[in-house]
Amino acid sequence: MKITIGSLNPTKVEAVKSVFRHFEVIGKNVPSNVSNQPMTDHETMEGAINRANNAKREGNSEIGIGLEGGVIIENDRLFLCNWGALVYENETILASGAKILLPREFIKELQNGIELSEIMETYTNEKDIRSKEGAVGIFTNGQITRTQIFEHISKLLLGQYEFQIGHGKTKK
Ligand SMILES: O=P(O)(O)OP(=O)(O)OP(=O)(O)OC[C@H]1O[C@@H](n2cnc3c(O)ncnc32)[C@H](O)[C@@H]1O
Ligand SMILES: [Mg+2]
Repeated sequence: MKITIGSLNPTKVEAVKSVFRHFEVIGKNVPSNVSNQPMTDHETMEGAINRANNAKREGNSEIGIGLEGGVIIENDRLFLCNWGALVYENETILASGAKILLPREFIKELQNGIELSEIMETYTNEKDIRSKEGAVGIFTNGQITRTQIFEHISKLLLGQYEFQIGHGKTKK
């Protein structure tokens, strides 16, 4: 069975490939139909759902997966958040990832429209953190990487999918 994951970011593609081992997994850049930098939990979740639907359709596959990163500002606290969506037939499965605090001095820059990926490059003086360990990898001293967050979300999606198929929620 073919799965299209709505991104070419290697952290996302590798995570889905390692969890959905028995599927044919293809990455494809598709629109998230939300801002490039989602600023709420809800917007991040919507981005994941949109990517999953766009990936399923554009990839002409049975299953579409969307993984989306974003931030949440709660008073003067800034959190990193991640969401995943898996769509098949007319069903949508959802899962979110672990959250951590980010430095509160990032809030102003994000509110001025600078993306987290850019902020992280300036902060670390390293290129393309988003495709490597990610902000989570930097701020957890490498204990948890961006790929691992997406693997965890992918397992939550796969497990729910298996549960639904196994319990005959669909005709398969
Ligand atoms: O190619 P796509 O799939 O869009 O991959 P992306 O790295 O841009 O990832 P998202 O669009 O899902 O994330 C939204 C924004 O937040 C940034 N971001 C999210 N998590 C991050 C992380 O762990 N490290 C660095 N940037 C991150 C990301 O680079 C974008 O600017
Ligand atoms: Mg992006």
